[in-house]
Order: sequence, then structure tokens, then C-alpha cells
Amino acid sequence: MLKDLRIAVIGPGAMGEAIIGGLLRQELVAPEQILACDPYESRLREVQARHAVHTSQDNLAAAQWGQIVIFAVKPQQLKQVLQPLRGKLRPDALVISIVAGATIQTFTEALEHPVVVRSMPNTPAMIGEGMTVWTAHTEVDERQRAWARTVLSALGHQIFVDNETYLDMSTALNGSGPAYFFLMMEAMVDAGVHMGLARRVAEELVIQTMLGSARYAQQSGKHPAELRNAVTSPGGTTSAALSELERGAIRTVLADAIWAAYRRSMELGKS
Ligand SMILES: NC(=O)C1=CN([C@@H]2O[C@H](COP(=O)(O)OP(=O)(O)OC[C@H]3O[C@@H](n4cnc5c(N)ncnc54)[C@H](OP(=O)(O)O)[C@@H]3O)[C@@H](O)[C@H]2O)C=CC1
Ligand SMILES: O=C(O)[C@@H]1CCC=N1
Repeated sequence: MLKDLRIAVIGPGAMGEAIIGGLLRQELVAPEQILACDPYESRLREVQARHAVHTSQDNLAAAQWGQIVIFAVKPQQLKQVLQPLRGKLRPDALVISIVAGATIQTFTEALEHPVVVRSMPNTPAMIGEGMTVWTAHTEVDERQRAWARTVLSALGHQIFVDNETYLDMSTALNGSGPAYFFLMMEAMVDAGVHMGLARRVAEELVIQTMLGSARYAQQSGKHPAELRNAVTSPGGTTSAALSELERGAIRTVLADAIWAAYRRSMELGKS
């Protein structure tokens, strides 16, 4: 599918490198098909040492080289990255953005290039367990959509949505979502340590409980409330804990947090 295609990754930071790693791990491309482009030589040396891909400090040359051009810079860096590339991409190049908030229109206008996919992955992509949501401009043809699907599948699961407004919502749920779980993990481990468990043991208990619960929810297909009720014995330990969580308004706090991320994604899109 991606055989012989040239893929430029502009901004091979944490996520950009995850894309490179995923593509190579799944043997979807060979290292010489990838060009990582970053202004900092030391970063390029690290990426080169790990993946043996081509590297460059010249975004324009990289963008012109790529048949697929992936933008993985920070939202705050995007404007200055796009400006020199205006009207310079190959007409049939596929742009894939993972930049939070940045709209398809931002790319089409800044680059004068309509063939743009906007996506939102997450950090479990580092181990091929990501969840990515993506959408495409109408000018992205079927062949290019298949390329995008293959590239994003290298990160784990992916789903296509036909309305770009879902991308800001996805940013708040699956994009930022791992941080919510890591925070919960951290708090639970600390509580375990506070009670007297060794940290190493508390970590193992918490991580496997989270993993097992996620897999169980996925495989059983049951509503989370049903699964929760099955844990909650009358007058037992779980109901004592849940009562405290409800007293702390955990549902409202989580919903407010997710709405804050959603609003922030939309704000980033306007800046
Ligand atoms: N982290 C996450 O969980 C997720 C992030 N995203 C999105 O992915 C994007 C990247 O995030 P992340 O990987 O975390 O950030 P990083 O800071 O790790 O990656 C950004 C990379 O871009 C490089 N860079 C900076 N300026 C330029 C430039 N002018 N030209 C080319 N490259 C440049 C940076 O170099 P240097 O560091 O040396 O400045 C860095 O290597 C963001 O837009 C973010 O919204 C999407 C989903 C999840
Ligand atoms: O925090 C952020 O803005 C990025 C986007 C989703 C996850 N990290």
C-alpha cells in the first residue's frame, strides 16, 4: 500500500517519532522512505540513530520531497512552519496533520493545497495501542484516504468521521484521555503506598486493574454501570469508596475537564 511512497515527517517529536516507529515496526515502509525534519540537529541525530531514516533541517525541501507530508509540530509552532511552504507542495501530495485544534481550513489556506487529512491520535500509539480519529477534505481521493488509513493504523485503532467538528471532541476524549487515566493511576498508586503497600506492588495492582477493566468492558460489551454494579456488594467496600467519589463530584469534575479540553481545542483552532 505505502510501498515506494515518500513520507516526510515535519516535527519528529514524541508523536512524530511514534508515527515513524509504527510505520517501521509494521514494515509498512522501509527507513529510506521516511524523511524526518526538525530544526534541531541533536533531535535529528536521536531519531536517525533509532530508526535509520533520512533527516533534514529544511522543511521546504522535506515538504517538496514527500508524497505524504505529516505535520506533527506543536500548535504554537504551526503558523511559522506553514508560511514558507505556501504553494510549494506537490499537487498530489497528501497532508496529514496531528496538530491539536488546527483545522483543515488552516492548512488549505496556509498551504494553498486542499489535499488534507486532520487526525487526532494519542500517546499509546508509541506501542501501537493508540486510538486515532480522522477526517478528510473532499479533495482527498479514495487512494489517498487508503494511504491515510494505513499510516494511522500503524498507531493502533483508527476511525474515520465525516464531520470535522468531531475532531475537537476527539481531542478532549482520546487525545488528552491518556493523561486522565495516568493521573488516576498516580493517585491510586499513591493511596496504595499511603496504606502501606510497596510502590512496585501498588503499581502492578493498579495498572493490571485498569488494563483488565478496560479489556473486560470492551469484551463484555456491557454498560459500565452494569459492570460497576457487579463489583459493588451491598454494604461492602466498593460502595464505601463510590460514595466518597460521588461526594467529590467525580462525574461533574470529569465532564467539566473534558469540556475544558474541547473548548481549548476549538480555541487553538482559531489562534
Ligand atoms: N502528545 C500528545 O499526547 C499528542 C499530541 N498531539 C499533537 O501532536 C503534535 C506534536 O506533539 P508532541 O509530539 O507531543 O510535541 P513535541 O514537542 O514532542 O514535538 C514537536 C516537534 O516539532 C519540532 N519542531 C519545532 N519547531 C519546528 C519547526 N519549525 N520545523 C519542524 N519541526 C519543528 C520540535 O522540536 P523541538 O522539541 O526541538 O522544539 C519537536 O521535535 C502537537 O500538535 C500536538 O497537539 C496529538 C495527539 C496526542
Ligand atoms: O495537550 C495537548 O494539547 C495535546 C493534544 C492531545 C494531547 N496532547
